[in-house]
Amino acid sequence: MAPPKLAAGNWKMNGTLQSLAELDALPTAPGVEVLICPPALLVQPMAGRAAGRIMVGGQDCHAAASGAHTGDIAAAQLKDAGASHVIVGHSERRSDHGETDAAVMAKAAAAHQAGLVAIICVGETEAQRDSGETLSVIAGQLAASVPDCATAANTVIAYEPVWAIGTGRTPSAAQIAEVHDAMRQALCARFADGAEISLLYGGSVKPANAAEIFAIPHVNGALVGGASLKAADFGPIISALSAA
Ligand SMILES: O=C[C@H](O)COP(=O)(O)O
Repeated sequence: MAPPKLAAGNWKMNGTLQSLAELDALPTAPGVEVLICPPALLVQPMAGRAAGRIMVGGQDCHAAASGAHTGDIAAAQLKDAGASHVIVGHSERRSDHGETDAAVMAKAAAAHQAGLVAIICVGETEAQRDSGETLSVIAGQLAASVPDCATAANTVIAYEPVWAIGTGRTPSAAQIAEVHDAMRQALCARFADGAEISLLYGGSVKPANAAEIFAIPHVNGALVGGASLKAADFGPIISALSAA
């Protein structure tokens, strides 16, 4: 079975209750799962408003099921609020909060335990790309961030080059293809259903470049930041994925 096509929006620390109006204007398209990961406070109202048309996810979860972790959110609480997915290991979490591969793996396992799909993010810095380390960095992050309990049903991998996030710069199609091909090979070598795990590209995906990116082998969708905030931008990206 081919991996599902997923158009995932990450609102990051943007949006208020008023922003939920964007959902009403957001089209869906045949063969594409649409997911938005808003700030945690908006998960429950968004899930109510999306009414099953659009899936809703968290942007992070704690590795523990519950307990004394002030300010954190458990995967089961996201699930309780109506989330189906949670992003873990986004580069902004890794850099802003010092999250290690081991921490990301524990969070992904917690997400699975709670019945959420974990979107596990990997990606090289510009310095790592410039020094030719991209493939080894990605291989290392996959090995150390993806738990053994991962399956195609509970895991999505997002390749997000750190230098492409929010910069308007994207890797060439050949560079994206090289990484996605390597990720697919690594997942197939480790997991029985590795060929069916959705692989997303993220980093400055826009309506103007979406079709080219979705034509790349083993790109099964996108994790979209800035362009997911407005239906006028995210809608054409969803359509491009449907047409790919
Ligand atoms: O999670 C989304 C990514 O960090 C991409 O963000 P961006 O589309 O604003 O570059």
